[in-house]
Amino acid sequence: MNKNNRRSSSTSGHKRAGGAGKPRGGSSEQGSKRSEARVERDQRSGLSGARAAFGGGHSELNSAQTGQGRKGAARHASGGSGKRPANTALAGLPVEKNGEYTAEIIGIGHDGEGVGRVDGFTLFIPGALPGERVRVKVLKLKKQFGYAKLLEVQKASPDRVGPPCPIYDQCGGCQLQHLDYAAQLEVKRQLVVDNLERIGKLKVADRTGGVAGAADHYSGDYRMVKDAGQPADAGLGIPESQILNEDVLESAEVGKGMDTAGSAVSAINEADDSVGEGAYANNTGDADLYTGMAGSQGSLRSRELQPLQDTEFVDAASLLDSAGDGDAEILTQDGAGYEAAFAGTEGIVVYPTIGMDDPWRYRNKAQVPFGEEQGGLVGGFYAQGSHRIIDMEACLIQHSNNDEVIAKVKEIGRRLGIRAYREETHEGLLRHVVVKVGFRTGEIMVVLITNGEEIPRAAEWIREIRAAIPGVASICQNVNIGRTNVIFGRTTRVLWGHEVIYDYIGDVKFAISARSFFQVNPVQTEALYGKALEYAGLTGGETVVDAYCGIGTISLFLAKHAKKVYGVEIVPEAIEDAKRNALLNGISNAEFAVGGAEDVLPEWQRAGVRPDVIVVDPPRKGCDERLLDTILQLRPERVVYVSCNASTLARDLRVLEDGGYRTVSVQPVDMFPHTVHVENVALLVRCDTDV
Ligand SMILES: C[S@@+](CC[C@H](N)C(=O)[O-])C[C@H]1O[C@@H](n2cnc3c(N)ncnc32)[C@H](O)[C@@H]1O
Repeated sequence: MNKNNRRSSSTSGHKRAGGAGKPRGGSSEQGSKRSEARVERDQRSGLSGARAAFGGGHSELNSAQTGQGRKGAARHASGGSGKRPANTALAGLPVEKNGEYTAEIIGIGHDGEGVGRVDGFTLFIPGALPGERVRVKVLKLKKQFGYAKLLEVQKASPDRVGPPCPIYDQCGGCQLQHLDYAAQLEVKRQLVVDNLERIGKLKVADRTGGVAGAADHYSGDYRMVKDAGQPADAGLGIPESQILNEDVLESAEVGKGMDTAGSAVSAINEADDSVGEGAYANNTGDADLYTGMAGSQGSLRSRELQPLQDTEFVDAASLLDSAGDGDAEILTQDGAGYEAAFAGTEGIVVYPTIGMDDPWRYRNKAQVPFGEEQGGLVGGFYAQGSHRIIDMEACLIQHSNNDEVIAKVKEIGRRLGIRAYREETHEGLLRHVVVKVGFRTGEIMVVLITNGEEIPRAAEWIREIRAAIPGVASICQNVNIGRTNVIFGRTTRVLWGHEVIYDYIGDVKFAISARSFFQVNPVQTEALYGKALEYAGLTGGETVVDAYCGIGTISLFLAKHAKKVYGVEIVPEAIEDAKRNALLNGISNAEFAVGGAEDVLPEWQRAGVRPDVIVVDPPRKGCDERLLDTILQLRPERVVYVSCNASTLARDLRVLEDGGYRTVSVQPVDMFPHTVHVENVALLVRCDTDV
């Protein structure tokens, strides 16, 4: 055992210094539970391998500079007998439960937690960042890894920042606010590179022409790390294929259709999903609307990746050595010089993540659970590990209109004596308030989700909401009388105003009803679809298939540049929206069908449809095998793969590559700043075509 790490009976308090080095308080244990749930799922599925993590070193910023860690450092210096604790719960481990240790953080895990090492033993530590040295308390141990709570940052990462959100620790909706935004973008790109290399066994372009991954970090070191010399399944002790598998499980368990993880807050809580309980934030795409409807799609699939056998690991030490070697000049965030840097090299070009100029206030939809605290109406987010609702004034990733509307609705409800729904007794009225805002149009929709048809003093409530919120164009009621965590019930009615509000993506106009899905970050959606359009390479004469089309957003975006677009989607309501939106935009060359893409594409094939381009945008579990087979039979010139899950993307790219396609490039897009999620667009071309 490292002499610096010996058990301490004292528990040091959390320290804060200007945000840097701030342990994420209450989120630590919760984060541990999330990671643990993932790992346990994986163990159930009997996989082995090593968990992917991002990591590497950072330039030194010692505890004296940050003003932190003196207490910890002192203990650190005096500690260490080299003796293994007598009561180690799991024999042979260098750490024990409730013991305090100093850990070096070598990577970031898939929930944004720090991946640390103590005497070679892996600990997952929410709130810790790569390159940091931290004092931790072990909360839970497994044979090959454990979970620990961050007590103190002794050496802070230069990328550590103070999270601006006052409720960051408790909410869980965001996971990366304590990491500088530029570094978040690096982390997300590296996530993609790691998945392509490790899961897809794909070669990522490396401007040195060396081993994939040897020099593709650009200004930081957020890459996957394994210990040199350790066998593949001894590395971090967590199966690599778990990355894939957990998502499949997640999708199945949550039963969501539009499952880009996140916004079905209640459903996610129920499923102990890893995405977090940030009610306002509910941080990624919007699963809620079709929750349950496409649940059947979430069934587990046995197609899993083989555990990796390669031994070309990147050693953490070599990463530290290679940091600051000039790569940053070439691989800049805006991609300047990128093409040139990669010219003549083999492999997939993974571009720098497209980030936001202002990565705050980007969400166009809030859905907030309501409750009562000492008789008064509260609305905010669920306290960790419970369904107790904590009142919240503001969420920094929400459009500020949404915060204001929620505050006003809350205040009016309090004044009128509206009672909140109580889960335990199934009594009370107001369950959730959902607010949607059109970024371009400024139109606002308020949806009151109630446990019952009748709203007492409804006319007064409507009048006051209208008076308080000038932009309101629609006030709706959705009735949900179920004992369920699903947010919406079946019946929606308009209390005042219009049935829909409108907004745009590019120059395509969309009608947004209380229950229709619409991307929550319209600014980045435009960037994402713009890239999909570019990758589709349309000249006006092409036939395009948009599989997993939702409400037809991508189909309609592409239709103006193609001869004909066919969209297929499993949720009938979404297809109704797609047709309505086609009419709204005068688009007559788009045709939509309800069904599983894996069933409908073969029908179209039999009917003689021969697409030049196939776009897929599947849920987190990726494409159905049968769909991939059909794509390989149809042999379109290009496949554009839009993905919210880099691990299933990598898996499916492998299948397509084996079937005669070449992945040219992948563009990560940051749709959900401050969360661990990243969206990608990949371009594949048929090997016998020239691109
Ligand atoms: C990530 S969303 C993409 C939606 C759309 N492209 C957009 O950007 O708004 C995935 C969509 O696939 C749908 N879906 C899930 N399984 C499907 C299947 N087997 N066949 C067709 N659509 C499916 C979901 O209901 C959801 O609308």
